Amino acid sequence: MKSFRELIPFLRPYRLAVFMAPLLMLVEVAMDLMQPRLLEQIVDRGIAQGNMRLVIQTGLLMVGLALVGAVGGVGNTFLAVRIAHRSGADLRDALFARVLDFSFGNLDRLETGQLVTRLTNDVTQVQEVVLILVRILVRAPLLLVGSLIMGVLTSPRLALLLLALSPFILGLLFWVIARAHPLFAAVQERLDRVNTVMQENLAGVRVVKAFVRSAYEQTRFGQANDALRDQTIQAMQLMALVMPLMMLFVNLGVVGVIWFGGRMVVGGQLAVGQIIAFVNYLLQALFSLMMVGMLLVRVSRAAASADRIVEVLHSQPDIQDRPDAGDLAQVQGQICFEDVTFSYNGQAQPVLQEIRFSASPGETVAILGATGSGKSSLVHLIPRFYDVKAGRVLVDGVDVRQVRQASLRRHISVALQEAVLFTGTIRDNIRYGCPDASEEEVIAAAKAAQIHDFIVQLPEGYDTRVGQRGVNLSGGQKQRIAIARALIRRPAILILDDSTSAVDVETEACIQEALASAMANHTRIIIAQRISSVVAADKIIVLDNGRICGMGTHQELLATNPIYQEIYTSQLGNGVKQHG
Ligand SMILES: Nc1ncnc2c1ncn2[C@@H]1O[C@H](COP(=O)(O)OP(=O)(O)OP(=O)(O)O)[C@@H](O)[C@H]1O
Repeated sequence: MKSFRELIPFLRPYRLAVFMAPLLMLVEVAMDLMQPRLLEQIVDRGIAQGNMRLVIQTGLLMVGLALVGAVGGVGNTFLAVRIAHRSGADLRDALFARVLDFSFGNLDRLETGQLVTRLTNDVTQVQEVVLILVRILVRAPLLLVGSLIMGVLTSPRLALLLLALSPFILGLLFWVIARAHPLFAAVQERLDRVNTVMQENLAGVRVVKAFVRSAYEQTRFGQANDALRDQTIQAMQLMALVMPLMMLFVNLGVVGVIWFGGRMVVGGQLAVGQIIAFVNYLLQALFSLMMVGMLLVRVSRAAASADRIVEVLHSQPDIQDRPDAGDLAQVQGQICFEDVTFSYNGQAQPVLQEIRFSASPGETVAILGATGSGKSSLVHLIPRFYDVKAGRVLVDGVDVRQVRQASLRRHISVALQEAVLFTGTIRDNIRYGCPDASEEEVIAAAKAAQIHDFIVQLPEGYDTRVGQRGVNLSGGQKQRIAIARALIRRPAILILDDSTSAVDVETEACIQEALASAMANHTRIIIAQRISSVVAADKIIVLDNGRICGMGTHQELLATNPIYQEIYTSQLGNGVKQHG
């Protein structure tokens, strides 16, 4: 329930509607409460005394009151819908913004499927409960208290019956609510699992097909789906008990009233119309109790969802700007690693140790090393995707932790190892790096990335639509568009993380040449697996198991560094001979 309190601020913008809705409901309830009394009049004073005028007049009054009540009810529902759906949309926005705020570290730990459930189904649960709350939270207690008072006024002795039934009904409600919360929390977890498996499969459906693993994946999905089904059935079976049991109490109440009331009528202590009115009040009171019951069950279900929403809203990004962080205005592109040690969250073993090097504007620094040696981890520290465990990373002499992330990243372009493109045109994808870039700038970036010629021979050129995640492009084409996207910002620091791995050696050389001239005064960091990609660099850093085991030019390393020599020898004949 604490989580609900945390979500109340989302209702604040709609406080006028939140204030008006109960007033409208008050109108509906007041009208509902008058009806049985009028019915009593029709029976006892109209029908019993043969006064047809009174019957018609009272009947018309009942219709009029019902119409007024309907206006109140419809008005309340209109407001309820607006409050629930608007605050729900705001909540989704807030969650989405929070997810975008997460650091790489947060994202490593979160499953996408879980996030999807929280942003969709969990928000819907809370939204629906707000909708019901605005209607029932006001209606049910008002109707309950109103009916009890009117019931007592109609016949105090029969009202004792109601009192006797109450403990059973309340006991049932509390029992259901206590059990419902954990059951529904488990339902949401099972739903997470279904979404995670589904999301993983949709993203990797080609791998599944290539390895003929459809049957295995079907089983995996089936298990998650069955678990969701069983858990939901268990929870819903509990809910299914509520209605019939409540109805049983209602019917017992009606039978009791007719039994005792009938005897009172026979004894002349009560009129027939009073029994009818009382049964009506009894039904209204018990139905409003049932509504409260259903509401509480829904609330306890939504509380499980609210907990999960609040958990996301409250997760703090691992990496945050310091309160005193300044903006990095002009950047030359000087990078300096001072004794940097780094490990991923929760892992004792450092991935990088005692990293010391610098890169200056105009320089190309290449990082070479076996797979898993820590190359990507190293470059991720420059835009502060992760924080160092010890040492410092400086850009233009300033510790990257002392400046606002956005201002730091504005000066750094990273073409990540996996070239992720978005749906849209090729132009949109290149411009993603710099939304106000002109057509000439788009073309210049594409030319430098050696992708312009390919784009212009497409029937729709730069307007060609890129399919989801770039399905209609080859790996090398995607990589080159991603490089153009990084280049178009003309960043002070350009980082290419193995971004030409799917590009042939010749094209790669052209890209490097274009970069050297277009980005002559900028700092370029290039991660590569192939020696051919690094020979021309001003400085090559050889990484081995998270440590720098050699640094220098190609010639220097070839002469002195055994690991570099080993890599060189193993790749000989792979288009590098001419450089050797
Ligand atoms: N997000 C992560 N969380 C935990 N460990 C990670 C993460 N990313 C990488 N690692 C680990 O850190 C080590 C270095 O990985 P990194 O990706 O930096 O290597 P790399 O040299 O770039 O490899 P490759 O050439 O294959 O891309 C690896 O042992 C890897 O398992």
